Amino acid sequence: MTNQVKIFDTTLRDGEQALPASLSGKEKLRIALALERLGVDIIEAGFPVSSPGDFESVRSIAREVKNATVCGLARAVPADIEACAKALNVADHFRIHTFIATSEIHVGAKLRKSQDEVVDMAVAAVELARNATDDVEFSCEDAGRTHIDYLCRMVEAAIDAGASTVNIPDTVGYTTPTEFGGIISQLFNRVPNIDKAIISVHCHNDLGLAVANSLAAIEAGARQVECTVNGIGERAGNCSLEEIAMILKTRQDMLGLTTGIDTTEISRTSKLVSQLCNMPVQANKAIVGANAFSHSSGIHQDGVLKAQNTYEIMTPESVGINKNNLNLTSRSGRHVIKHRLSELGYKTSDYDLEAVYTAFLKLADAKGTVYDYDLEALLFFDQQKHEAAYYKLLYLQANSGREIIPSATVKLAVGEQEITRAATGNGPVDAAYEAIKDILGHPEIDIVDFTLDSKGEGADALAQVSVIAEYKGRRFHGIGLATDIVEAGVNALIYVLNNTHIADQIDHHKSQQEQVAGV
Ligand SMILES: CC(=O)SCCNC(=O)CCNC(=O)[C@H](O)C(C)(C)COP(=O)(O)OP(=O)(O)OC[C@H]1O[C@@H](n2cnc3c(N)ncnc32)[C@H](O)[C@@H]1OP(=O)(O)O
Ligand SMILES: CC(C)C(=O)C(=O)O
Repeated sequence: MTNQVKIFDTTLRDGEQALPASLSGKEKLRIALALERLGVDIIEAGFPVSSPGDFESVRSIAREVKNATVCGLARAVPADIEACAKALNVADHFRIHTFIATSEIHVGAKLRKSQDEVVDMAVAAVELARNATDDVEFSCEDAGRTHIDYLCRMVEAAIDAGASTVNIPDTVGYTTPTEFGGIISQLFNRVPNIDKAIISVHCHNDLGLAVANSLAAIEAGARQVECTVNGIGERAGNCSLEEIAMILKTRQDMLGLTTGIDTTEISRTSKLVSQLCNMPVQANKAIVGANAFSHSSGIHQDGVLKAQNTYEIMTPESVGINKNNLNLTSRSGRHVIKHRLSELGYKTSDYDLEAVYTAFLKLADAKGTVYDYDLEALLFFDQQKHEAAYYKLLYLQANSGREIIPSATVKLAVGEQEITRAATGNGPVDAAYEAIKDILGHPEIDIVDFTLDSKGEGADALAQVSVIAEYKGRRFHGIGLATDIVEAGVNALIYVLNNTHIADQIDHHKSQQEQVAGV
């Protein structure tokens, strides 16, 4: 038996069935070309009989893709198979994939046929498809819930009729890995002509077992796996391509199997599919989630800094990500702070690690993730022993209501000065921001995001405002907490202003040092 597992991608067929809006022909072609670059063996491009649009996109993919076999899906009826052949015959090499359900519930309730009639339909469909191509795949839909005797009979008949690939789908994601692996083993033991076809699997994720079931089937002898990028597909989705490909690569030591996938293409293909399909990838998704190569706790970060494989079983580069991500949070330790500061160009002699770490923990507890800029600001405070904020709120009065124009009066300490201004706005926060902009006299701060949240429960909850502002081409984040929403908003803006002030001082300090160094 070969040790090469064929990757059959059905992102454009089963994946597309689950999308909130269908993909255009151009978008499908872009994805098909990305799949070809990724190195998949077979691209299931669509279901040609289902609509003129799908027919055309299968045809254009068949025309453009050269290094993968292009495939179309067809029910076990002549019209579907003929449409498939017509859409695909522009390709150098194409596959017709025909299917019919075999489980008792599908045969009886859905198809309303006898088991014998369904075998006859399958055989006729495979034979008709063989008139158009040698490469015919047959699927026993809902094989996972099909009686094993009938499944063996159907597989044998399909191979005899000329199917070169027989696919065993767990259509509703019902089986468990031991059970599904057992079904594949039984087919190998009981179907006499089984070695004349490649056994394929197509697992759905209703119980979160699509990848585990596919792996169990591969271990039992299946040599084609049907999967989709990011695991998208009907209901809870399909076996995820990136997961099964990385399992086979990462555990080649144990499994001894290979695929044709260029795994360094995984990340960008995943992003393309997510973006075009408007299907965001959850952060903790294996391989392609935003957190898949992020380390957030001190013990892990220290380990990874000492030897990356302490907590990484594959490298980010192997899936096309530049580098891992070490998030600075209140769970981080001193090693990662030292490391990040050294990446930012600071020597250990530039700062007092204990003082910076204490201030870091306080900030991380208050705001969650600490970004590079926050860290530099902490360092600057440490270097300068700079206690007092440059901007301070001294007085705030805001008026708003149903029949009045919202207005606010703000008094700020700006360094040594105290300045008061009043303004109107769309609401009381906007009025207070206008008054502050007037005090500053530099309207180059742009608020790009303003988020209001509540901290605590019920009427005692504190308002927390988070503001992102753009200043001199950089983004600054500020948070403000108060019992009053307007005051929380003003505090968040003042937080940003103090950071921009520190940034100006850091820039000034750096340029002075460069002048001294003669750069
Ligand atoms: C498990 C899977 O993911 S299978 C793929 C699912 N994908 C899709 O269904 C998307 C594409 N489908 C379509 O565009 C449409 O459903 C079409 C064009 C295929 C058929 O549309 P319609 O003719 O209007 O039929 P409709 O979809 O309502 O019902 C399906 C019919 O096909 C029959 N059928 C279902 N599967 C098969 C099969 N594999 N072989 C033969 N007949 C089948 C059903 O019994 C039903 O027949 P009936 O009309 O005699 O009761
Ligand atoms: C057509 C078959 C392969 C299918 O999509 C399924 O059974 O889920």
